[in-house]
Amino acid sequence: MTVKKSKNGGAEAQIKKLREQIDALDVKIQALISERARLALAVAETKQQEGSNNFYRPEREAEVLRNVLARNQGPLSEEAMARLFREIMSACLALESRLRIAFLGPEGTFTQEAALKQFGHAVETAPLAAIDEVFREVESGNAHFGVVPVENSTEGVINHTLDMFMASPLKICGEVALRIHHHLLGKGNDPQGAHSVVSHQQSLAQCREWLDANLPGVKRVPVASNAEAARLAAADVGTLAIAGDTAAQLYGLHMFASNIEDRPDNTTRFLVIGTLETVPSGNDKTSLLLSSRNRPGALQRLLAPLAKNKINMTRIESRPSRQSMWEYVFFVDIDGHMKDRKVAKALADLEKEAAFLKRLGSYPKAVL
Ligand SMILES: C=C(O[C@@H]1C=C(C(=O)O)C=C[C@H]1O)C(=O)O
Repeated sequence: MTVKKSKNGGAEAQIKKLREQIDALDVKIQALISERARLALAVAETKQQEGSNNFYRPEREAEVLRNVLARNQGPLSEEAMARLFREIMSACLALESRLRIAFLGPEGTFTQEAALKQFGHAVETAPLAAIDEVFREVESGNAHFGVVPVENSTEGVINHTLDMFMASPLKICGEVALRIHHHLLGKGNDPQGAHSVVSHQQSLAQCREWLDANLPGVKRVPVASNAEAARLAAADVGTLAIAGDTAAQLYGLHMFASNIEDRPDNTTRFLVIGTLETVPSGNDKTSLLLSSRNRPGALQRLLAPLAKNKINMTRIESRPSRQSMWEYVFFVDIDGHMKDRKVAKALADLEKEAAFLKRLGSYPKAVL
């Protein structure tokens, strides 16, 4: 008894000592964060004196995060460390100017998660019901930036987002990559007793094999979003939803099975849209919208300037132009920033070959 007591006393004393060290560090960390915030305010003043009201600088934020990751020695993970610095920057930026970010809602969607991953929590978020509404909100100046999904590693492109760029004057200012985990959610006790499983059609497709194996008799019903699916499941015990953590928490649903996506590396790419022309960060990509003249070998000729200037093309998608029946436009992503000499030269050459070339934006590659 005496031994145990002294042992406990020893552990408690040890914890007390460690906590004193933590308290002392917190004092220093807090003072340093305040000092950092004062410097950010000084940067804001200089920006204002220059006549600029672009307080948000995605290329600088990407640089800060890359430095954080390069320095990280553990024990915190890269994600955890980046998240902490993301929130510090978010709070510093909010001192300069509080951003309003429109995103494809409702609350609880992966797009909201992507918006918060990019901007942190010190922003005002505006959930909108459709991708074109997000574009309009930013075009009208009601929101500083918008976040929309563009590509999923399992199911491919989100065509609606690409099509919006044909007519919109907005630029791509950044990209966000988000690992997507889907869960089977509901209010009841037994998922086998459910009559239907609802989710966004992309999510149903991403969990097809799991559903075939585990819920073969349950009807699959596509709905507008995963968050909408969660809302429906919260209202009816016979309805199951496939959605992510945020939606599960928001609607207080029971998790019957977690990470049911067929591919463990399931990632969705989101774009940050706005009026800002992002300057080079040192590790950028450029998105283009191109259309070819309608003649044999047109695509090959169209892309030749990229090869000639040794530009790496990372993606190409074709979409009907909607202007004439058999004409196509191409969405092309290349490595580099349009201000880089090599890229600028390739774009000048491309301009001569293409019937139409629109520079959708150069922006930092997703950091994490
Ligand atoms: C402080 C600045 O303004 C903002 C805040 C940043 C930060 O807290 O590090 C970085 C970029 C900007 O979005 C800056 O431009 O350096």
